[in-house]
Order: sequence, then C-alpha cells, then structure tokens
Amino acid sequence: MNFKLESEAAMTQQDSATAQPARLCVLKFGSSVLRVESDYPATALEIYRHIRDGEKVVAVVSALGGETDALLNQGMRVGGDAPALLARLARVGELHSAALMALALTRIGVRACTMDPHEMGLMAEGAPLDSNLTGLDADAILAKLDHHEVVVVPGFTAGHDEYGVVTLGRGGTDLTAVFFAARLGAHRVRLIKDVDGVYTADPARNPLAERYAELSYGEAAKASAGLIQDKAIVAAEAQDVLIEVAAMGSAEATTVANVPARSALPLKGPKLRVALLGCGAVGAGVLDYLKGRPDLFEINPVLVRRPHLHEEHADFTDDLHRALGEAPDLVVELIGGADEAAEIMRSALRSGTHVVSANKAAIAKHYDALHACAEASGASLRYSAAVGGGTPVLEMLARLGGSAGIQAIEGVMNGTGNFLISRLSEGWSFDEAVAKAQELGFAEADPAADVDGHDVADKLSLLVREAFGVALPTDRIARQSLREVTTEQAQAALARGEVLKQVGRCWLDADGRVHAGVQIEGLSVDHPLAGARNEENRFLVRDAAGLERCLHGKGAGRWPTASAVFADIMDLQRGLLLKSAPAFEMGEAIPLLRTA
Ligand SMILES: NC(=O)c1ccc[n+]([C@@H]2O[C@H](COP(=O)([O-])OP(=O)(O)OC[C@H]3O[C@@H](n4cnc5c(N)ncnc54)[C@H](O)[C@@H]3O)[C@@H](O)[C@H]2O)c1
Ligand SMILES: N[C@@H](CCO)C(=O)O
Repeated sequence: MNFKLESEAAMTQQDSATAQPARLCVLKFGSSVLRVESDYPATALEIYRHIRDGEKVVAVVSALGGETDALLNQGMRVGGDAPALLARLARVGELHSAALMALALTRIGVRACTMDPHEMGLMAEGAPLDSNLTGLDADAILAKLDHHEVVVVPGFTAGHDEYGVVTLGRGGTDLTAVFFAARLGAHRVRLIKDVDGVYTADPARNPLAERYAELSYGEAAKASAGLIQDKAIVAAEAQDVLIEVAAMGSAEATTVANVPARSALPLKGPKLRVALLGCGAVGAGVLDYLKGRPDLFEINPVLVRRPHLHEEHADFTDDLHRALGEAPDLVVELIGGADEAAEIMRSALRSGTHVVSANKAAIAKHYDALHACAEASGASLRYSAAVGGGTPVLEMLARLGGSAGIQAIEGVMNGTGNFLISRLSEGWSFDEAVAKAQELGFAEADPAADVDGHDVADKLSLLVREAFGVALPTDRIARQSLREVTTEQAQAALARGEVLKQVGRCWLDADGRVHAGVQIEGLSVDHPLAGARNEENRFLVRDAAGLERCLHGKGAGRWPTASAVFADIMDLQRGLLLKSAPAFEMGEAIPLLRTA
C-alpha cells in the first residue's frame, strides 16, 4: 500500500507562513507572580494556555520579586548614587528573568526565545531611572514569531541614545507591555498579578473590598494605587490599549478601557475533588501541578501499584475504590492500557464525573462508548495529550472545525520513534536507544507500541475522528515497524542528505474516502517534518483551500505531557466555574463606592 499523498510535493513545498496569521497576545508577568525560581513552570503553563488557543504570545517579564531592590541596594552600597550606572545594574534582573522564562517554556516543548532591547530596537527617552518608551522595531519581533510561539521580553528596560540603556521607573514592566501591545497592533494586554483584578481597596487588607469588572483609565489610576503603573495607564489610554488585570489561570479579569466602572459578581466555586489514577512519567508531573493549586483542587489518595515506594505513603493507594473516593468531580486517568482504563473512564462518565486522560490506546479503541457515556450524563471527556503530547494538534483541529474542510494531516507523532531514529543515526544500537527512551519517560509501558507503529496508528485513529468525523479503527491502519531500521540505514540516509522519519498520515481521497498509514520514509532535510529532533512532534495540517499549517511541540516526556493534561484540567475548572455563575458575563453597571 502506498501511503503517500498524490499531491504531497505541493503540500510539503508550501510555506506554513501562507496559512492564516495567528492572533497575537501580550501577557505581562510581574514580580507578584514571579516570586521565586519555582514560579516559572506555573507561569509557563499560563502562556501555554494561550498557545493552545492558537495565539502567538509576547510575554513581558519583571525581575524575580525583590531582585530589583537587591540590585539597587547593592549598587548604592558599592558605588553610591549614579543613576545611569544604577539603571544598568537594575535591568539585569529583567534580563535574567526573561532567560529563565524562555527556559521554562522550552522544558514543556514551546518554541520560545528572548530578545534584548538592542535586538528589538526598543528605545526610550528621559532620565536613566525613569525613562519613557519611544521606539520599537515591530518587524524584528514579528520575524521571531514566525519561528517561535513566544518571544519573552525583559520589561522595565530599553536602549537610550545618551545613556546606552535605561529603566522605566518602578512598575515599568507594565509600561513595556502596554507599549508592545500598541506597537504590535494587539490593542489588548493582560497583566497577570497575584490578585484577580482591580478592587476598591487592597483585598488582602480589606475583606469588604469589591472587584471591578470594568473601569475607565481615570478610575483605574485612582483605584489601582500602584497595582498598575500610572505611566502605563496613561500610555494605554493615549494609545487605545485595553488592559486586563487577572490572576494566573483565572477566567476572570478586570478590564480597563474607556468604559464606566462596573462591579463584578463574585465568582467563587468549591474546590474540585480530583481522583488521580497513575503516578508514572506523566502522573507525577500532573500531581506536581495539582499540588501547586491547593486553592482550586483537593486530591484523593493517588492510585499507584506500590504505595510503599512513594515518600508520603498516606497520599497513595493501590485500592481503586479508595482512589476514586466518595464522589470525585474529576478523574484523571494516567494508568495506560486500553481496556481496564476505558472501563474506569466509562464508569466515571456514566456517573457524571468529568474525565481527563492522555490514553490514546483506550480512547481510540473505545471512542464511541466513552463519548456516548459522556453525552448521556453531560460529563466532559478531555484528552489533549493523547495526540502530540504537549503539541496542541487536537485543539487546532477543533478550531479549524468543519468549515476549513481538512484534507490531510501528516506528522512525526511518536516521540520515542523519533528519538530512536535520531540515536540510530548517531551510531547507537537499537536496544540502547529503546532503553534510553524508557529512562527518559517517552516510551509506552510496552515500548513495542512505539516501535511497531501501533501508538501512531492509535493517534491517527483519533485524528481521523476529529478531522473527518469517521471511525477508522487502529487495526485497519497499516504500519511499518522501526525494527526494520538499522544504524547503517539511518546513517546512509544522512549521507544522501535525507533523514529517516516515522511518518503518520491520514487524508481524504477524491471520493471522500479516508486513508491512513504509518511508514518509515527518507525526507529531504528541507522538508517541514525533517527538522523534528528527539522527542519532538510535528504536524502538517492541510485544508480544502490548500493552506497548510505546521505545528511543533514535544510529543512525549513528563513536563510537555503533564502540561497538556493540566491545561485540560484548568479548562474544565474554568468552564465549571463560569457555568455555576451564568450571570457573570452580565454583571450590572453599578457605580462602586470606595470602601477604603
Ligand atoms: N510518557 C509520555 O510521554 C506520554 C505522552 C502522552 C501520553 N501518554 C499516555 O499517558 C498515560 C500514562 O503514561 P506514562 O508514561 O505516565 O506511563 P507510566 O507507565 O510511566 O505510568 C503509569 C503508572 O500507572 C500505574 N498503573 C498502571 N496500572 C495500574 C493499576 N491498575 N493500578 C495502579 N497503578 C497502575 C503504573 O504503575 C505507573 O506508575 C498512558 O496512557 C500513555 O499512553 C504518555
Ligand atoms: N510513547 C509515546 C508517548 C506520547 O504519546 C511517544 O513516544 O510518542
């Protein structure tokens, strides 16, 4: 059987840049959320949420909490009061933070870079410690966004004709974010803080303080009392940039725009009780993320095979009934395997419990039964990580929907397989490479599923469902095993200017029939899939108009996969919260009285 598309050449030659440009979103993370080094992973998740929604992100970051003061104090101690030199020193905190943020994003498989002010043509005028932004080379940023999902920008600092570099005054990262939104045409900036909006008074000190849903720039300047930098509010009004003030992971925000003040209805729901089943490569990452939000989740004892191997025995169990507890709101299934896992998910869904899973084997095999149970009870079933790990390909298909008329999907969609081929071409033996993939947490419990193409076939079966709406069982998808690849073949391909790849492909033919297959192919080095390294996944999605979209990410491993699972959990949490307060969107226009 020939799996190649007739029009493959045309498909692969087309530049992904010809597809619809992604929406751009400017997010700002201040030192109220970047307090310590361990805050970077949670912040990376917040950015990932926007990428899943199909946006490109400019993430503007502050220094870690306390670092700017520490630098300024150090400067004063060592050399006294020389503003231009202090500005050079103080900005180091933001440069440091931007690099850490880009690294945290890379860990979960997001293509991120950071740029220094001189690389972005970011210029300011004024006093060295209190300058105002005047120029930006927007094309330089947009060019970076062609090949990255995120550009991380150090806030608070810019170049200066006289002083070389300067800072923008305390809270200056807000100003950087507003300026970038205006110059990049985003017209909206989301400032992520440790509060979920602007209140009539500091809610940490005054429990009677009320949150604004919306307020004008002038009101914001009065009410925010330093929460938003004053210069940033003035710049936003002048440049017609809408400001949102929001907490991490929140559905809510206070909007600052040219609108009258309006109060927000309280939006508080009970914590979700989570039953986590499995604490292996992926489950341990998800547990870490869940524990990071004790304000949102209560966790039942986690299901594992050998509780005594875990440090806190009491929090683990090998008893499924104990793990499920009385009535969890959500079951997170990460035990793997097709039938037992599917039975657990079916039973949960039947009783109205929401389910999040990464298990392509179970969902591909029991797709109809699982969805029928969810539909009957109204419970949600989410499985973003089942295809692509942290690469949000299912979300892309859902966004394109029926209207785009997807014609074909091809991809490198097994991290283990790609890792194996990469190692073989470096001269490793097959067994050494498999053992390493297992050690790194990429491989399935039985790595034969990765090696013989079964895992890719499960993923294709799910892609076919989501893209074409038809059933194509895994066992009807022909596949070629990686066992057929030798070190010599991998190296010979490289010598010919090709790379071997395990390619999964599904497509609609002219009669509307769906085909799919998995095969090992030599791709020329300039093929869009050829550059996928190690556990990376890449997908090419072509629609009826011939437009092609290329999606990159990490397809396997703890953090990319756990990030996708946790993003499903957070989407569900936000959805339930909004559902529990249907009046939220329609909060009344009530002028607020200051309570302090
Ligand atoms: N590892 C990845 O990179 C990755 C990526 C995407 C999707 N997935 C999917 O995520 C799921 C979990 O994968 P993983 O890599 O974490 O697997 P894993 O083997 O590392 O972890 C599974 C855990 O579940 C436990 N378990 C299995 N059956 C159990 C049972 N009956 N009772 C108690 N404990 C049980 C195992 O002991 C193990 O600790 C699988 O469905 C896999 O296909 C994994
Ligand atoms: N074993 C799978 C996990 C992600 O689905 C892989 O290597 O791609």
